[in-house]
Amino acid sequence: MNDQTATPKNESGKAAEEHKVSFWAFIGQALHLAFTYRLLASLVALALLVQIAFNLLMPLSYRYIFDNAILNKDMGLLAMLLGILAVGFLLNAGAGLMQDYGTATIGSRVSKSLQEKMFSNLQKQSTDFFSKTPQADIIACFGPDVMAIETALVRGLPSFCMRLVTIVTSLTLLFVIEWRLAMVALLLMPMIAFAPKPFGPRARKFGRSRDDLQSGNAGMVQENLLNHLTIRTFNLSKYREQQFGDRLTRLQEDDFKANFFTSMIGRSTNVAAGFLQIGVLGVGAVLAVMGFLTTGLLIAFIGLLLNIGGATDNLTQAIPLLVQGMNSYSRIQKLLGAQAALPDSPTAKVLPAIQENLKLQGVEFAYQPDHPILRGVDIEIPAGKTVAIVGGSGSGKSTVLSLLMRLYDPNKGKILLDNVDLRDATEASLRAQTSVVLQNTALFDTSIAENIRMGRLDATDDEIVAAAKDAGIHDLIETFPDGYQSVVGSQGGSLSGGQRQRIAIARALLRNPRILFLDEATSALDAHTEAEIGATLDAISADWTVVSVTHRFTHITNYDLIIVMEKGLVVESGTHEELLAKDGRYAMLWRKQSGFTITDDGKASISVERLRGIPFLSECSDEVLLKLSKSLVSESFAAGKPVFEEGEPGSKFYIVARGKLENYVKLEGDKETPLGMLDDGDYFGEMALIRPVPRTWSVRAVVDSTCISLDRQQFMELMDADPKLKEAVTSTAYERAAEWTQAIMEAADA
Ligand SMILES: Nc1ncnc2c1ncn2[C@@H]1O[C@H](COP(=O)(O)OP(=O)(O)OP(=O)(O)O)[C@@H](O)[C@H]1O
Repeated sequence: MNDQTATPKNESGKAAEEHKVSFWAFIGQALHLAFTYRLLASLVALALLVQIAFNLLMPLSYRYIFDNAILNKDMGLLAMLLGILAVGFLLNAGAGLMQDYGTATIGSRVSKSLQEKMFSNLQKQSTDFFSKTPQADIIACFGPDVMAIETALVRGLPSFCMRLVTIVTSLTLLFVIEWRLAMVALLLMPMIAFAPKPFGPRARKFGRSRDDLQSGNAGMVQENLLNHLTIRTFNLSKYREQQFGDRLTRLQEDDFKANFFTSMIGRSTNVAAGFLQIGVLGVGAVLAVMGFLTTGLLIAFIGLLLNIGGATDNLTQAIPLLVQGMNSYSRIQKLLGAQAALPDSPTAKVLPAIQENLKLQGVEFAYQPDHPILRGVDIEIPAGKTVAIVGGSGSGKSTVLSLLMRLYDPNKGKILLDNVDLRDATEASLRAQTSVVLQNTALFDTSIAENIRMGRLDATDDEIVAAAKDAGIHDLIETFPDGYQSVVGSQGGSLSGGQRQRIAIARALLRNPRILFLDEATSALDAHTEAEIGATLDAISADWTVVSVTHRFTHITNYDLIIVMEKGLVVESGTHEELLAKDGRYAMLWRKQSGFTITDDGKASISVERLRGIPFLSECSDEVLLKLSKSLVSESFAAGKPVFEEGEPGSKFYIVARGKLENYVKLEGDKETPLGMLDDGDYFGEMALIRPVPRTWSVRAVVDSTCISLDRQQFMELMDADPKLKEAVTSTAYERAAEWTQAIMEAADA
């Protein structure tokens, strides 16, 4: 099971929904966030009021300074007015300090609280959420988005509120001191409101698109880091650079437009404010000349008007910060609004430790409507027994395991632990008695000791060492310079696959689970390591209930029960011997996997008897098959490496000795369309044995794989020795070519 890809179809992990927030709704939300810290927010509000009052006091004082103090040469009045201004100034400075302190504290607290909430909600999400939400988007929420909201709260919101109130109060005062001039100002005022109108929506549109592109680019960088080996070995550097370059070009365009239109909001408002001031000044000067206004009144009026101009200017600087905060808030809300996967029901009870069994009862399940995956499955896993689930690729084995681990709930039927429906149990009580080892375990970028401790957080150092010993990794850890404190690197990259898997097993063991789930836990490892780890698991899990999903049968021959699945149904079950005796699907798969030998250095060979199991070789004499087996060559393919690619001239036939490979074709340009999986015992490419036609599909290793190959040249010689062989291989090759063509056509239709 790949824990990145599962997608629940039921209530678990509803995909996060887009939360679009309008500008004014965001202002409301931002005020709400700020007033979570009531005292601090009230202090900031008070500080803003003091500053607004001072800003009004200044221009109003001009009237009295000019008309009363200066014109009447009244030094006493002048001193008093200047004194009041000085006190006001000090209060204003103190209020500014208080505002800075308050907003900085609120900003940092809101940022911390948002990150805590997002992180906590992330822990509850389903695999569906993680497979559908780009990682870079999630990471951006914790970085630039939180920063943008903090900036909006610390700088944008206070400035916006203060300037807005300043504009309204200044306007009111304009009416009080000279209504005729105020009417002129009011008539011109709509210009300020309408001037930025054409630019706002565009600034938002391109801003959002720029942010999306930016987080997409971050995702691509992240992907490059993870896949740097594939990029280098496949010589994809130029291709990736070009892809990134294209994205940057789009980003550059949208970035330019976002910045330009955002600036235009401010610029157009300023230009309109300038017109307003010139208009009012002109009319005011005429009124003053005509004797309708005193000079002091006109100066006070212009002071207030400049106040409005300055406030408008500041407002236009605050708006982009708020717009940015608003976009970020939408993304953060999307993350916060994502529904937790399968929350405990209010009546959920604590599961006691398993005594009897774990059961699937009439289980039906689909990831997507109309695509049933499990179609009525009944399985009983007795407590303390070892149970393997096997079957063809895509038969639903990992899905069964996911349901047993309650990563999803069934659409129909029940999963019961000692007859308690998992839906009626608390998640914690299920997790407490289960442990899991997956095919590719990602480790945390911390010490080996901490990685093992994740199995049980209160484990002592001695218990960690004991678990490592049981997992057969202790001696190796001791050879590292920092021993258990050695840091494993991102995703455990400084360790081999086998070492990582052993650490994952130590982690699982530390939990001392009653139930151990294994999902292809060892199949990505080389044969030698797989055998060793398999033996370790057998030895240590004797008292546990073990459920192992595997496609390799050699390690499950001693299991208490083997369940065989096909197309979402259980088709057979029993012990290894019982199933072989039945000579059904299991026996067929067993024969397919048998007859291969893999040496410690990874070289594969195949027995003559096994070669005879390949239909077109079934009629060959022992002598021909012996010759054939000697002509075969062992070839290894690292995970991700191609065996051959569509269009290449075919020259070899392959038998998979060990591993997993995928077939695909490229349809509609470069889009890869999967055709199927190949694993131990499967064979492919027989057309290449009879003629050098180009390959019609590609094959690539999914995990490190070993194949046995046969070259056409050598096969020709054998065919000369046995004419029946040529006939058999030709008819098989054409039959299978027809099957593949059909598969490709179906894939194209799909
Ligand atoms: N998250 C998902 N969303 C949609 N379909 C899925 C998802 N996970 C698995 N499937 C589909 O469900 C089917 C069963 O998958 P599952 O992984 O259970 O099979 P499997 O028997 O374990 O196969 P394999 O041996 O290849 O791992 C497959 O067709 C697969 O494509």
